[in-house]
Amino acid sequence: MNYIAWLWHHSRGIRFNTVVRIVTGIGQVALGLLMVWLSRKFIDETIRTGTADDVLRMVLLLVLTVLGGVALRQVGYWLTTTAGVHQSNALRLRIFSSLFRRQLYTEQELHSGDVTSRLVKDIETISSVCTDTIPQIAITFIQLCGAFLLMRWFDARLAWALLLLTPMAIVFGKLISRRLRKMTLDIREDESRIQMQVQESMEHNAVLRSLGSEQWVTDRLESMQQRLKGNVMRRMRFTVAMRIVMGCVFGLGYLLAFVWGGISLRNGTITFGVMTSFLQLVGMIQHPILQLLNMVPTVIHCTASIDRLEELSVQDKKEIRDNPCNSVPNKMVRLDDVSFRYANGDSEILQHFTHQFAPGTKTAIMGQTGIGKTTLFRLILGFIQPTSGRVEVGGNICYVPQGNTLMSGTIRYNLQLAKPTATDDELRQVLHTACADFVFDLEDGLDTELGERGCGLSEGQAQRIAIARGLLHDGDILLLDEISSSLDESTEKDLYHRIFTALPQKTMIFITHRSTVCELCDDIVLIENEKKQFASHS
Ligand SMILES: Nc1ncnc2c1ncn2[C@@H]1O[C@H](COP(=O)(O)OP(=O)(O)OP(=O)(O)O)[C@@H](O)[C@H]1O
Repeated sequence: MNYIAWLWHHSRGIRFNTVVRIVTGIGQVALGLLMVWLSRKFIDETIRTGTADDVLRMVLLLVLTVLGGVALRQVGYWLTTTAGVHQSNALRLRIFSSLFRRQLYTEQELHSGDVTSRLVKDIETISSVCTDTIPQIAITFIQLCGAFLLMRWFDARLAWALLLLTPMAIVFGKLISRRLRKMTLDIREDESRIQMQVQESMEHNAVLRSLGSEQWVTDRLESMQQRLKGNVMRRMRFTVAMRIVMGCVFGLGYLLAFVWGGISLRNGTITFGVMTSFLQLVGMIQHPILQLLNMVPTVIHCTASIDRLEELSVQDKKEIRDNPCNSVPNKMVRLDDVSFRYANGDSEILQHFTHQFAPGTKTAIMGQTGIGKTTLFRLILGFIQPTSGRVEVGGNICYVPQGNTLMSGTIRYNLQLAKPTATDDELRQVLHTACADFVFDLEDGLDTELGERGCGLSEGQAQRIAIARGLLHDGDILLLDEISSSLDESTEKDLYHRIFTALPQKTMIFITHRSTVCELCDDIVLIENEKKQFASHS
């Protein structure tokens, strides 16, 4: 993986900002060096031989230099923050939208907790490297060169001696990078696991309580956290050891410069002003080298994060089948000799399945549990591709899955997901068709706020709103998966009667275990057990 090319490609929106940030940083470096030069001049010349006016002018210059440094630092902070939020927003948006295009139900299916962790932690790491570390590396390098040149002007031998620390630091950085990268990947994986555990436990909180497994799950989380702590401590020990080694090298470097300066001062080869500037410059050379070294782990964390984000984007390249297709008449669905096996499955779920769902017809799909009814829907939706055979769909499809699929937000928001421009009248009409008129008896009606998964409603109520949402969609073909499982018999009858009367023109395919809907359908497709073929009864 070419990380530099990746970062270059993904930093389009912040390149100008980065250049300005580097120029600001160079300004800061220039002011720092000016300060060194002015200090020497102040101590060696102005204090000794200058007039009161000269001293005042010099003090003013020093104050302006300090203030200039402060102002440039704030500009740098402003630029970094702006670029940071821009960069993480852009990355998050790209990955988020790619999640809707990725292939579903494959071997590489990721846990939503893991995806969340990548969208938060990894994007944060990458954008901090793009907007802070990279400009900082450029500025630090320039500071190193500037300080070295000025130091050479004072004392060439010492300047070279101090600069020798740079290749040492590079070799050292290279040596540690592989180990550090592995440790970082382990930590990221632990963080993802924790995120998955917390997310899933929150989602199934009631079930876990009813099973009495709160303690067991909490202990499991604790052991995951212990593992994370162990890995963080391991990385910390490694980093501390690395810093101790470098700290000793740099401390000795400083002492060397200090003693060297003292001896030169005693011998009268340098002045007090040169000695002061000298020590400032030693700091200005050592500090950037140390900073560059400290940036090594950050850059390594960033490469690990790029790999993790790329895992999400790889799936992005496999586009799902385009719907609709033109080879069949509008509103028709045709499956021709379709066989399918899941990537991680050992047997074929469907074998040579052939059927034609004629435009405007209503069909019930039946068959024992686990036989492949939902898989058939996934094939029609284009979420999965047949191992052999063809699936052709003439029109837009809307899918109403089984279970509670409402989201947090108002009822209006949940309905408008299917048609953002829907008027209140349209909403009222579909809610009536879906036997969900109860919404208008709620205090806030359509603006009633729902919790996660429609919390605040009964299962049957949530199911009817989900059905209304499906009916609102302007798709020509409706796939409805056990939509009446939570309804009583009379509401169920009423529901199907209203749907069939209100939308006679739509092609509808129902997965069902109940006879109520079968009696109303034009066709029944039975997926049979042994050969996994089908039988059709009109
Ligand atoms: N993502 C998946 N990966 C691998 N196998 C899967 C996957 N989803 C479903 N299966 C398997 O495919 C088979 C058919 O599942 P499917 O959900 O289509 O059955 P179904 O007829 O809709 O069942 P039910 O009536 O219980 O909803 C099952 O044996 C199931 O284990």
